[in-house]
Amino acid sequence: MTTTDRTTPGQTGRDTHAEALSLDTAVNLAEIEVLGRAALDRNALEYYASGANDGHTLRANRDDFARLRLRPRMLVDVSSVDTRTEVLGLELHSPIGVAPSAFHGLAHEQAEKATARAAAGMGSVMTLSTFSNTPIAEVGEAASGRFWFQLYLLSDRELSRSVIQRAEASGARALVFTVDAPYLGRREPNERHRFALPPHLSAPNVSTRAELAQVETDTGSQLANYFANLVDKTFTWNDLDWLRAQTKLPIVLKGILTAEDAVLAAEHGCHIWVSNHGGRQLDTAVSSIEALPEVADAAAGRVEIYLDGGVTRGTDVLKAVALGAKAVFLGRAALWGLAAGGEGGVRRTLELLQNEFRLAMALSGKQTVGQLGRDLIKR
Ligand SMILES: Cc1cc2nc3c(=O)[nH]c(=O)nc-3n(C[C@H](O)[C@H](O)[C@H](O)COP(=O)(O)O)c2cc1C
Ligand SMILES: O=C(O)C(=O)c1ccccc1
Repeated sequence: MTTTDRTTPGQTGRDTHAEALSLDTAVNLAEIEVLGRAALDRNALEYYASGANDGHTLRANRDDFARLRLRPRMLVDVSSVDTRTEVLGLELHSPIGVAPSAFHGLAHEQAEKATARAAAGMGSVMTLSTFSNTPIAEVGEAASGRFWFQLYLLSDRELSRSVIQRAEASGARALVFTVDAPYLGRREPNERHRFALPPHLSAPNVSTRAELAQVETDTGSQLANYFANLVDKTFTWNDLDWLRAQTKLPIVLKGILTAEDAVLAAEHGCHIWVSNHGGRQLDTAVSSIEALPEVADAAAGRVEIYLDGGVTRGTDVLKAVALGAKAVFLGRAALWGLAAGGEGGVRRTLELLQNEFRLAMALSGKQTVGQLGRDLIKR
């Protein structure tokens, strides 16, 4: 099902009047998704769009946002609304960043550099995946300091160390350690059609093209095979001291979904990124927005909390911030923008969402992000 299927006929007018859709005329992220999908081949589209198994968590991320009801306040002077916030001391135009995703080269020739320029230009922040198609240093330059680095810990600790050092040297402001993927979830379309990275792309931060080619004799998704060969599955809470010793950067644990793990994260001095990996890992895991309140309670203000999963509307951003997130991050939405128009596509995506968020604040009677709290959400 595509997102347009959900759009009420007559709501956008485009179905009935057959207006040409373009980045300039797109009025929401769903329309950019249509453009982005159309620009991709089957291999890339299935990689971007798929969730694990039956896609229950993938859908729940969106549905649970839509289900929450707002309690707006009236007769507040909203002639000026300030959407700014800070993440780890970095000022953002609004609480919206870009989540890490592998292989931006599948979407656009300028790959991660286009995403980085867009995020920087919009006063946002980009999280660069370990599995980017562009070396860290080049993205760091394009991001003008507005980037975090996402780490997959590799079985090869020396290689992990060298990746962390390159991220630091390239100006990353945080290390986002992904903890929900000791193995990749089973995205069945990629198994069926044997997802493979096209020969012109590689993962220069962690391996050579020759290493990538070696997995191409295996069965099933080449990605899952490649990933299984590289990533450390033994790492536990006890090993976090090792990671801490490798870097001065703040550490964010990405993939936390429970109060229990939130307590552990805070005790280890790590910030928390609530995520189920866009429904791509453990299917039927709790949706991100449903997990957020218990995580926020458990962290009890000791560390910063972020969220990703299903964010496509300004009201989604509003709800996540009201329930305790300092910022939200866009996974697929940024990829659709990138596929639809490179840097300009990601810029347009961020601009539309920033504007929606500002309007949602105003219509809720909120002048500053600091005024967003749980009283905004119907219990
Ligand atoms: C195509 C794709 C690739 C991804 N690659 C990574 C990755 O390399 N590292 C990571 O931590 N998360 C990765 N993710 C997960 C995202 O960071 C994020 O958690 C998720 O996409 C958020 O959900 P959303 O797509 O609904 O916004 C990926 C997601 C997608 C869709
Ligand atoms: O596809 C993913 O979700 C993902 O996180 C990933 C990252 C690098 C290689 C393979 C998968």
